[in-house]
Amino acid sequence: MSGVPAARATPAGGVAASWDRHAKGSTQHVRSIAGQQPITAYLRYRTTMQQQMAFSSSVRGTALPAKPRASNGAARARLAVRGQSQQAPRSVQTSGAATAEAVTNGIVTSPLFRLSYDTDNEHPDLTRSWKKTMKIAVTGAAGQISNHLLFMLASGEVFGRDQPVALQLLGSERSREALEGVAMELEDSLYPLLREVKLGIDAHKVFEDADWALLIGAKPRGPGMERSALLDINGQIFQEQARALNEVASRDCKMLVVGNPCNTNALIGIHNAPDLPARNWHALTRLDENRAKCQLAIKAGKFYTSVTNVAIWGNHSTTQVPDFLNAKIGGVRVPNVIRDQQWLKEEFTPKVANRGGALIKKWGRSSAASTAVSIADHLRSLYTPTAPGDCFSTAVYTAGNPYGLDEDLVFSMPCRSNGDGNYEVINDFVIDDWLRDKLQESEAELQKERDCVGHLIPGASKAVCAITEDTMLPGEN
Ligand SMILES: NC(=O)c1ccc[n+]([C@@H]2O[C@H](COP(=O)([O-])OP(=O)(O)OC[C@H]3O[C@@H](n4cnc5c(N)ncnc54)[C@H](O)[C@@H]3O)[C@@H](O)[C@H]2O)c1
Repeated sequence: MSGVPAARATPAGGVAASWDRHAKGSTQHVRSIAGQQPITAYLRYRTTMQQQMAFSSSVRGTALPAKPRASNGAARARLAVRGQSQQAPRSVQTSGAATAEAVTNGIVTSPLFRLSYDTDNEHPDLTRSWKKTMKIAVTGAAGQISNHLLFMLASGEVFGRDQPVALQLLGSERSREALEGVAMELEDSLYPLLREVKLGIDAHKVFEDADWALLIGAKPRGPGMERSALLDINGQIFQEQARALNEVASRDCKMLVVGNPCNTNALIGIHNAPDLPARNWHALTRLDENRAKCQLAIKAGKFYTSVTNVAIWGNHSTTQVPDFLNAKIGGVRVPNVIRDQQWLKEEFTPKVANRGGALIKKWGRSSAASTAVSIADHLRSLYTPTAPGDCFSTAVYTAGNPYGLDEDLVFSMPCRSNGDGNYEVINDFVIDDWLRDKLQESEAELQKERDCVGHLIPGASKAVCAITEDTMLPGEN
């Protein structure tokens, strides 16, 4: 008996129930297929749709029927189905629904474990209010940021305690083993809201029907690598992933690009996913917003909760513009609270923009936990009505923007949401001469980045890369 002692998630209106996966003497088996080297692995909480909607506070585990192991020949045959005839895993289950489904999908699946939920003794109270399962694809899932983020997503603290989630994790060839390790940790965390975990290295499989794609995976810049080379290498990753999303994701899939250079990667994504709404693409600048709030709070001697309406404008690079002009502390405009203009212009602004680099110097690696927190903040901001007079920052497509910016960029701007997952750009932020100059600097940088990746944008003219200066990206090492 190793039942889950207490529910991690208590849906609104539900009961704080004790969870037991071992009712009526049946035993929950955790089936671990040791030594396996799957090409694509699925870790799957197997429930019917009905069960998903009515997951019980008294979940019972049922023993899985014994399943014969495949011979290597059979495994190779299935690998051939998906065009990969070599490197068969040493053991793959051959019978039962999962195998049938795997063959149907052309994927070799090798479940690390499966749960069967017996619904006979259900307590519908707990799950009656649960929403339809949200499918969240995450790339770079074995990386530092994901190592924090995935657990926040699974716990319900991001999308709510009534929002079951399926995690569809994309790794790179190199991180395949590590990805399985991540899945094992997710298994061991026993999150009731986590309904399914799917692992793979093929974006076309992993992104299937995704409602959200959190695109974190990217190559870090190696020693001596030019910024333009990074734009090209990572741009190719995002071109490929955008094409895959365009083909297989939900038609209203929303994308958040974290992998750097995130603004231009998102622009590449927009142009390579013509069937998905361009406005659904975001690039993460929420970490920069949080950093700006922190600095303003410290300077004013107030707690950060009194700092509102802080926008980050532009690129997620050192040309970013943390906006102190429109920001407020205790409802009062920052320049009327912090009267030191020199500090605001010459210290605050570069301090925020260089925070990532400063952190790397201290910590020896780039920000991961605070980035994951900011991704969670970003997502929550889209599902919570924005308070009047407040905003959140996200880099979005500039088509039709109210500030006269180049209309084919991904540029961070102040936004608000009514809580339905969408946003609108706030159109009445005050822009003075100083701020206008700064916005233009960041705009010019993004235009140059776009020129560098012309070869990755359908219909664009040939790439001409004129980036000479190095605006180190916060968080980049
Ligand atoms: N926008 C922001 O605010 C912000 C902040 C911090 C970091 N970042 C960026 O986020 C990215 C990830 O950071 P991290 O610290 O998690 O890095 P990491 O190196 O720890 O993890 C990246 C993971 O991505 C994987 N990967 C590489 N190419 C992939 C591909 N094509 N498909 C799927 N996975 C792939 C790698 O194997 C690795 O596991 C970096 O580009 C970093 O610069 C952005």
